[in-house]
Amino acid sequence: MKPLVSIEDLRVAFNGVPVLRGVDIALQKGEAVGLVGESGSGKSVTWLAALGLLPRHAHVSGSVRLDGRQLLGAPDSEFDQVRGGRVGMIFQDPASALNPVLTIRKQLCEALALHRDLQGNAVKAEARRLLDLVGIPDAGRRLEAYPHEFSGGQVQRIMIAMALAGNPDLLIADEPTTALDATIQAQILELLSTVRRELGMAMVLISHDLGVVAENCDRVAVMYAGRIVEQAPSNQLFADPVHPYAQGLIGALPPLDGPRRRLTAIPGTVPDPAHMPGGCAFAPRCALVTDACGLVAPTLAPIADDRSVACVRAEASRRALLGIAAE
Ligand SMILES: Nc1ncnc2c1ncn2[C@@H]1O[C@H](COP(=O)(O)OP(=O)(O)OP(=O)(O)O)[C@@H](O)[C@H]1O
Repeated sequence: MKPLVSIEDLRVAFNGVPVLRGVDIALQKGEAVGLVGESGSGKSVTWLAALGLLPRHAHVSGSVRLDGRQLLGAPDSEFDQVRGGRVGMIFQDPASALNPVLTIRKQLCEALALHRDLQGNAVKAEARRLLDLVGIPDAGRRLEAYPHEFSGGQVQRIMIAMALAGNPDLLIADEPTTALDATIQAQILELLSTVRRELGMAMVLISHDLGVVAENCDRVAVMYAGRIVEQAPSNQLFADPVHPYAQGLIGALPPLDGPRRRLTAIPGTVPDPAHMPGGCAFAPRCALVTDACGLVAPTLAPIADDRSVACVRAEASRRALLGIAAE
């Protein structure tokens, strides 16, 4: 099946310092993919680069295809159609994404006017339907309110409505619940999952929290120091992670019924992009490091259907999964 989005060998450098070092990731229509990894691993930059949202001084190369069409290097007018249209976006800090001096109706109607062929009363009716869809009570009246008249959770719901205004095929949710407290987080994630299923949208959920991703995504991609190091269906990654970094993240998870923690339990820190070690970037923190790890940086290699790993141990894992004895 042709993927909805296909990113290949995406590289980004700021002032000559590489922060994405060849990212490969693809999404099928309707699929939810989680992108996890420690702060600074390049999760946000991947999608900002894909959508042409990085500052001009960023050096970007590789390939980003939406339905087969190359986006990298496309004119701004094409990105304007894609962003807020075929691709909706939600960010961590929703309050800063809304204009404080405009009513919600005005902002929703602007988004609708840009991306939908609706006229007159149909625009307002659609704005109201969207507010209803995201669970804002008394939507008709609340359309006339300003952002500060809503709670943090409601503002995030409004941001979801804005992201849905263009009838997107893909929703990119970058840490959409980090700024919210735990109960509200759960409600927003549930809302995202419900609308995604109802509308048949694909979703990228960027998160520090593996638990959140496991519950809400079909597939998980684990990022480390500007590369995807393992990607697999969520249940397989959780049951049997192969990359030592993924093993560390999953080992650090609290029990299912315990409180959520952020990912801090792997000793050491993500290397500074300006001083990347030769060979595998995770080697200095890896409990299973071998001499071979310092020689070449492993690339993402398939180990099973829909599973791939960037580690010198990948071939041994592939054989183990296939039940082939080691040579
Ligand atoms: N505009 C920029 N100019 C220079 N460096 C940047 C810029 N934006 C991001 N970076 C750097 O790129 C790297 C990846 O950042 P990115 O925001 O993608 O990480 P992340 O995995 O999303 O982290 P977090 O979970 O903290 O959001 C970091 O080293 C960051 O400092």
